[in-house]
Amino acid sequence: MEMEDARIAVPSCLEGTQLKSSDFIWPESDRPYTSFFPSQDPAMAVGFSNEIQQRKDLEFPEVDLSLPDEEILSILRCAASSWGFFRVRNHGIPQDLFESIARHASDFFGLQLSEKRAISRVPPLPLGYTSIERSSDIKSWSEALHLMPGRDKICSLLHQVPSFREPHSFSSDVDKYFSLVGALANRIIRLLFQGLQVDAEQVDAVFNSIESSTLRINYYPACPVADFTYGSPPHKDYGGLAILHQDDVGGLEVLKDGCWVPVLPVKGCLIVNVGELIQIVSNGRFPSVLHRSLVKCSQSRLSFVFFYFPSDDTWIGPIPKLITEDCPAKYKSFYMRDYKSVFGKAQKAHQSPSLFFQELTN
Ligand SMILES: O=C(O)CCC(=O)C(=O)O
Ligand SMILES: [Fe+2]
Repeated sequence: MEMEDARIAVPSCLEGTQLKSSDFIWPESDRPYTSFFPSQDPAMAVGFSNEIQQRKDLEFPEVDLSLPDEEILSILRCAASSWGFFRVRNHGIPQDLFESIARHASDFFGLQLSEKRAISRVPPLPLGYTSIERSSDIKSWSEALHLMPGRDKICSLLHQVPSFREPHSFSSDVDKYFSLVGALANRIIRLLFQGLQVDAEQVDAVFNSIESSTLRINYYPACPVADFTYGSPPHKDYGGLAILHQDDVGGLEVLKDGCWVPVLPVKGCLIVNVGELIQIVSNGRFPSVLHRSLVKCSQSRLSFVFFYFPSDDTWIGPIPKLITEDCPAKYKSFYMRDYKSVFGKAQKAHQSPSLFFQELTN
């Protein structure tokens, strides 16, 4: 009886929308436990079987950032080239800052839908709220709050939500977080390229400011159809580097050698993920890798992701030193603003944006 009630009840996150839980059910062939990848994009699945496999025995790479740089370089290079994902420990960002951001974010997502809608995101600006209704064709069981650097900008956004309690404190936390996580991202990107013997100036020419970067706070409510849907379906991140903080619930998985490997939460650690731009700048040496997040039927989950984006007028392409006879240029060069316009198209076609910039050599 209890079970039936749970199925019939409308989850509170859908109240005020036209949606029912069953709207989130993916076709059988594309569900988390029956598919390799939603079928729209065979190009992304090249080289992998269509059979779902999950392995928990592969050891997810970890980098201790308190080690001397010379030791970090080879661990980082190996993790980024073979996994595209790694965990970092001793990154220097205080635990109470994560906790405070998570507490404010939970307060925000706990508000009525009508209140959160007061700050609905209007693309392309990465600022504001996207509700669980956002995706028209493919449904993801998630809500998000998108934020940009700048305390005042964040604070005036949050002020438009009348019952949100602490806009000032939340915006100063987020502002502080942007500067700490931005400095961390810069350090990791420099180390990654130092491991390929590339000078810092060449890296800084591309990744020199976090002003265009974003923070996306993802909230995944408990889901009555958890095995049939995604919090975030398989995708690659299109920025430079993504740095993710997750709570202790778990759900993130990364594709490694044709297997979905759970990225288990480890308190105090952050997860770093190579985005498509680093794949291009490194001329393919550091690949951007498919990942997805699953949801749970009895627990909600919160994660926040910093996405490093260069400014629109940044010229991007493979670093000349990484173009060799053995490894000719794999991508064309472009301005960041052109990349952004391509990304929208790529996303619609469920393709990898780097595909659009592939060098056609013959
Ligand atoms: O929340 C997660 O586990 C992953 C989120 C993610 O991949 C993204 O926001 O791009
Ligand atoms: Fe992602």
